[in-house]
Amino acid sequence: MLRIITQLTDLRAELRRICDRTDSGEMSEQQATVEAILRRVAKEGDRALIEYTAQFDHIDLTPETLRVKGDELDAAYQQVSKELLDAIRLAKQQIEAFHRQRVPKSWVQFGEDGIVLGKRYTAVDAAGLYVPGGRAAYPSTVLMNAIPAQVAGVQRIVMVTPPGQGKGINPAVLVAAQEAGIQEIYRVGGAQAIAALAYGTETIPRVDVITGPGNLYVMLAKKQVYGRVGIDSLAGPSEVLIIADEAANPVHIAADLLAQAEHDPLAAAILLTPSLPLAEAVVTAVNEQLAEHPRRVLTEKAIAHYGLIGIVQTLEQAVELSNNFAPEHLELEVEDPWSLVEQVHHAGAIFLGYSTPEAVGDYLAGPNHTLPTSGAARYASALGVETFLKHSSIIQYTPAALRKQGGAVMTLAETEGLISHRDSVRLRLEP
Ligand SMILES: NC(=O)c1ccc[n+]([C@@H]2O[C@H](COP(=O)([O-])OP(=O)(O)OC[C@H]3O[C@@H](n4cnc5c(N)ncnc54)[C@H](O)[C@@H]3O)[C@@H](O)[C@H]2O)c1
Ligand SMILES: N[C@H](CO)Cc1c[nH]c[nH+]1
Ligand SMILES: [Zn+2]
Repeated sequence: MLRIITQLTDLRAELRRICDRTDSGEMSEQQATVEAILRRVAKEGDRALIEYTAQFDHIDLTPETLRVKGDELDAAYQQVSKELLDAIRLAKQQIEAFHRQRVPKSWVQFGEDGIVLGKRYTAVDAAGLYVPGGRAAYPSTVLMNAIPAQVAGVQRIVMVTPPGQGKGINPAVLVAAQEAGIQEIYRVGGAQAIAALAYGTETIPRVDVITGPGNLYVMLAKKQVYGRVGIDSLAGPSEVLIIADEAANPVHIAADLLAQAEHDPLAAAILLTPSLPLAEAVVTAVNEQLAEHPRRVLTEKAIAHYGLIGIVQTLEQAVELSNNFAPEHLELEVEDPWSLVEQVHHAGAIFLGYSTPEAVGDYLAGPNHTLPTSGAARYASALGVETFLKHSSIIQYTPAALRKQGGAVMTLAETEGLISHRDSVRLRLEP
């Protein structure tokens, strides 16, 4: 049941508990499971992958069946409707157009005395894309991962996704992969897939960066392998925080709350509003929509544990609470959303106005749907082309420039007691 909280202190405490839900002592068991999975895959490679897939996904694999073969990829096209293929192609086109805008470009600048400074951007050699597939199939996530990697110019792009319980990988996922130019696909999910990408196995060569969202196990695994590989962000169980005024439509708000809750029992769905009548109408609408929901049990769990409606004094107070939460998705369901945007400091994506359901961002508006969760939006951003790029600084000094600035370098080097640093300048300045 969706609770209404009217006391500000209670509301702050509940928001903190929900924000920290994947990072609290309660998750120490899952943390230990993930550590053990990572250790075993690093040591035993394919054998561990196969055993974990049997244990968690109930599918028997062999080293030969880990990789999806060409005939399975071809067959996938026969299993999707034209309508779905058209939707995938529209999404691809719009996501690509968005991600091609403002791609970081290498640059140099020429300063005094002939000094040249700049940045040279290069792509990682190999990227591993995680596409979730436990409770739902995510062709949209294939596009959201693969397109920025392609735009960045990554040479080797690998996709991993759970094997699908009984029915195989969803054909829409395989079609989306081919539409995005991905051919190297392995049927393995969860923490074991992240381990394979980070450490490499006999069948799956390691990568340099791992991207993509996933459940708690995937998120904890990405956190633990960070350093050995790069990651995009901690994009875990989904969340939405909606700020709504009294004119917002309670039926639409209920649907948007449930649209996050249906992803995972750990998903968060929060409404902040100054209007008690709206809050009560949303509770009624949530109950009505839940009664018809095919994933009712899972969705109810999320709503009961990580759902709430907070009654606030003003919309500005709602924004302040939202900034503390740093939600993955923030919806501004208010008359004049642009008047609030300036005050928003932390959110993965911001959806403005009554006719912008978060689902348009999930599928095809263009911006990436892989977004930081559990407060990570305080310091992290959406997956993007830059996730697959790094830059090298460019520095060139002329003899004249070294003569002019060398003294200061030597002074700093001596202060640090680093005599060879000093001499590397001094020896160049000697006649
Ligand atoms: N933040 C984002 O950008 C974003 C985007 C899309 C989806 N998501 C999230 O992705 C997640 C998708 O989750 P999912 O479960 O459907 O698919 P998933 O692929 O993330 O996880 C499924 C895998 O989890 C592993 N697993 C399941 N139970 C386990 C256990 N008890 N012990 C060890 N491993 C276990 C299994 O190996 C399974 O293959 C949801 O939380 C959703 O909210 C987030
Ligand atoms: N809402 C998810 C991000 O938290 C993305 C998604 C994909 N498909 C449906 N939804
Ligand atoms: Zn969604």
